[in-house]
Amino acid sequence: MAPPLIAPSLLAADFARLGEEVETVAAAGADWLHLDIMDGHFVPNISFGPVVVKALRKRAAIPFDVHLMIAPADPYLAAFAEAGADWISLHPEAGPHLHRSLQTIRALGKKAGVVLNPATPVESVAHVLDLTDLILVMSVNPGFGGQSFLDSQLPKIAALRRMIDASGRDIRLQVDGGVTAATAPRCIAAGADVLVAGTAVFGQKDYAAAIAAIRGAPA
Ligand SMILES: O=C(CO)[C@H](O)[C@H](O)COP(=O)(O)O
Ligand SMILES: [Fe+2]
Repeated sequence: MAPPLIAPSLLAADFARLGEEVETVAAAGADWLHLDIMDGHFVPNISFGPVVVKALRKRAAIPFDVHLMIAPADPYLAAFAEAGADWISLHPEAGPHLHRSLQTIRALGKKAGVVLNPATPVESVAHVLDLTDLILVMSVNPGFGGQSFLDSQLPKIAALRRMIDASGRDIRLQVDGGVTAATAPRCIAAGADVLVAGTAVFGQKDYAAAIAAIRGAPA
């Protein structure tokens, strides 16, 4: 089995030095950069918007993985695409027409993702797999970094792995929240192939060693 891709979450970076942080984590071996967009409405926290994504886009060549925690999301999809997002993921609860939102992301030429909150069932994505490039399982309640991994989400990851494999489609299975070198092996065993980690990368001194530890490879 190929090692998982690691997508460090910028939420845990030093916001006073964001450009430098992006360059450093890309050079340290990050496969993707995860960018958490929070509106203080869909989740009880505010982060940053497309202007910041666009400014950071120049600082690294790795794919930008934008996790939208905003509602409504539809009016902002084009802005994030234009800002340089490669992957755009949204929650089914962020709008009335998930199918249409995914169509919009694909029409913008971007990869489309569906994010499942801890209480959101796998059935929410079952009928839009043809428009889905990535399924993200939240292993914490969205809104904040540094929370503890919810083991209750492991059976969901395994169920989605079975669903994806049965579909025969090329869909990434990502996990976000409380992922560390200790919890990553359980995510990988359940079938995840992209791991988001904020605190476990940006909270460490040596980003390369932290990424390698989560990936399961020696630094
Ligand atoms: O979507 C998120 C929170 O809503 C973040 O991506 C997530 O919390 C990453 O932080 P950590 O690895 O520290 O848990
Ligand atoms: Fe996230």
